[in-house]
Amino acid sequence: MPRIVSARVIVTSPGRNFLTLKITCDDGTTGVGDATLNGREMAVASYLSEHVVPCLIGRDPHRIEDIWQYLYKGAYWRRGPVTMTAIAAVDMALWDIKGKVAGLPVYQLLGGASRDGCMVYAHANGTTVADTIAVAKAEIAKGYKAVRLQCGVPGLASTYGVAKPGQRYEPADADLPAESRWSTERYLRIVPELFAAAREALGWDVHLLHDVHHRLTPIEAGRLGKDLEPYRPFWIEDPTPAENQEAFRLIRQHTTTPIAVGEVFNSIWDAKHLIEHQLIDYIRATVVHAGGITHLRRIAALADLYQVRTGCHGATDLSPVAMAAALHVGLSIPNFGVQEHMPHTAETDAVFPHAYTYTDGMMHPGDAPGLGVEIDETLAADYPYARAYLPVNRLEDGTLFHW
Ligand SMILES: O=C(O)C(=O)C[C@H](O)[C@H](O)CO
Ligand SMILES: [Mg+2]
Repeated sequence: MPRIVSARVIVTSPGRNFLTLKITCDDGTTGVGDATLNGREMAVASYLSEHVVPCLIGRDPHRIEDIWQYLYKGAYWRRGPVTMTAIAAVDMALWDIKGKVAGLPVYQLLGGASRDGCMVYAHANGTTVADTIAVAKAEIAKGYKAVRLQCGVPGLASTYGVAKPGQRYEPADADLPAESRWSTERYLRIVPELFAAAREALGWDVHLLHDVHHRLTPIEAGRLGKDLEPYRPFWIEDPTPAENQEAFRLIRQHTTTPIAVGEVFNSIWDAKHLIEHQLIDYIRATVVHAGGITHLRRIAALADLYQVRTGCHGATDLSPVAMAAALHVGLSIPNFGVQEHMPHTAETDAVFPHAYTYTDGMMHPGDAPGLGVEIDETLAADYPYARAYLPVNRLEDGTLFHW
């Protein structure tokens, strides 16, 4: 029986911070798991190093479910983003090991491919409606069949999802949290304009998505959904904060625009009510923040009973390890919907050589045994950790608001 002999946390910052857990077995087999929790990375590093790693040494890496239950139930303190990200990292690494030992890509262990590839959505953002549409055209020219549109809100100095001119979009950009300002009224005026112009310019053969980023009340979200209905968005994401899940019933009463929720969820319990009451259409819980492959599959299986499909989070703060794991899950489950895709920088891709590929709007995890991603530790060491926070958001009168 193989044994785990070491587990190490590797922090690297090739343009942004990533945390990776690397598990090694006594026969030399290794597995990697993403443990990145944007803006709170070192809390997970400490949770893993101080509290999880000592419990892994000597265990049989093939007992993935048992180790998952051990870390979840055994901690007594359940759930929460730090705990569930740490468990996710272990879980991904163990699936990686199992695949390498079997000589099979992880998706084969999960039941095999249910489709040819995973449809992914690109990001198009710009300061103005015209700039955003120009970027969307360029993404469609690369083959993307689905594009998320975010544009600057006139009158606001910066807007969620919109890059500073000439830069890539990367929200965790400051040693202490930057502060932005928000106006719901201004926002609700521009988004329908953006979608009207986008349909006019881009036509109807592309899926258009939008992220509200938790900023509306339920009735405001109902209004946005209704205003966007003529343009048939694929979804509006996180229309309102999801702590009070009954709020989504109010949105549903007012609009048939599909709703996607869950990138901040970390367990099936966060999603259960929304799914069982069919208050959402897409669940965005992600492999790295929601307990790994083992737990994401459980969430997807529950969602499948209610015709809710997956639309997993995939921003750049999810490392290539998480991206690979998401694609293995996405390829295998019956109720895959779409996968977010924000390509990483060349520096990040070099630190994490991977087997997954993009062709014509679809991604495939590749057929390398395991997850098909490694970490180049020598290169990783060239990029030391640099503290970086997500911004905070205030209303125009200074009231602290949702970011
Ligand atoms: O990609 C998205 O939909 C996001 O909302 C991105 C998040 O703001 C980001 O991952 C926070 O770390
Ligand atoms: Mg989002």
